[in-house]
Amino acid sequence: MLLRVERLTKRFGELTANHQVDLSVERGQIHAIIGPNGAGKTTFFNLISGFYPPTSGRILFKGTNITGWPPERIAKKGIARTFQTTHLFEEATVLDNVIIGNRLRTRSGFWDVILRTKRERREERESLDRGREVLDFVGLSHLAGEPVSEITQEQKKRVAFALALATQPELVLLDEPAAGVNPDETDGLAVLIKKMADTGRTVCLIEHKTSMIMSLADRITVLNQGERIVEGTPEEIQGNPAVIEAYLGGDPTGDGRPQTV
Ligand SMILES: Nc1ncnc2c1ncn2[C@@H]1O[C@H](COP(=O)(O)OP(=O)(O)OP(=O)(O)O)[C@@H](O)[C@H]1O
Repeated sequence: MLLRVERLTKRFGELTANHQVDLSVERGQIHAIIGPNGAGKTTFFNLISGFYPPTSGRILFKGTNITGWPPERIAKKGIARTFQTTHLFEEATVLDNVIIGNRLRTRSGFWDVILRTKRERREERESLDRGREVLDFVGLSHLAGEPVSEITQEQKKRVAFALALATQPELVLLDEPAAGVNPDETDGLAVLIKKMADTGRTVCLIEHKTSMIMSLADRITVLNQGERIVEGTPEEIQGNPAVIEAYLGGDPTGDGRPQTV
């Protein structure tokens, strides 16, 4: 088992965002986390990637207890996460985003990056090759020199993937990779996610686009109000009464969230 999460709990004051959540992700699989708005999905990713310390519970990665480790140590151990495309530097080129963004997330030396010390310049040269490699992987080599402000939302999503892949992770956490893109672009991103898994990465993703999840995921975990309510294959999840109840009991206004599961 690549990732094993045991009874993970996160409280923000009175609010319990995650309550005793268990999850196991097998190497090479695509594991989706779904659930209504506010179910605790993003919090769960923030705990695994070290952005928040859990209130209780354990996170084991490759058999090592990484609970409470800081984000850059977890990144070095082999877990990467994508950020919202709003975290990209709009005026910088696609390639510079991959290089600089990667360094900001894997090192604590913010000022090294900003002041471009000698050591930083040497390491930046080393990461240039890797940046080019991951841009090729996500299909953006032809846009390497383009400012991010000039590319489409779908291409920005690919830059976010490239950023995560640049740290050479074994496990990639994707938070709503297909939010805000059209159906054709969603299909293209699904192909890319499949390619990540086929080339040896393990993928854990949060996504509201149900049809994408059903065709892509090997396993699905459903969270509701901070708790894991069901886990299984897409076939097992589809039509599960507890899952339907969770969605119907949530936001009934239909804001693009799944209507059928
Ligand atoms: N830093 C924080 N401080 C206080 N409360 C928080 C914090 N982060 C999340 N929460 C709360 O925890 C709960 C779970 O939020 P979270 O963002 O994890 O849900 P989600 O399933 O990702 O929702 P969505 O699908 O809407 O993105 C919410 O009630 C949210 O307001």
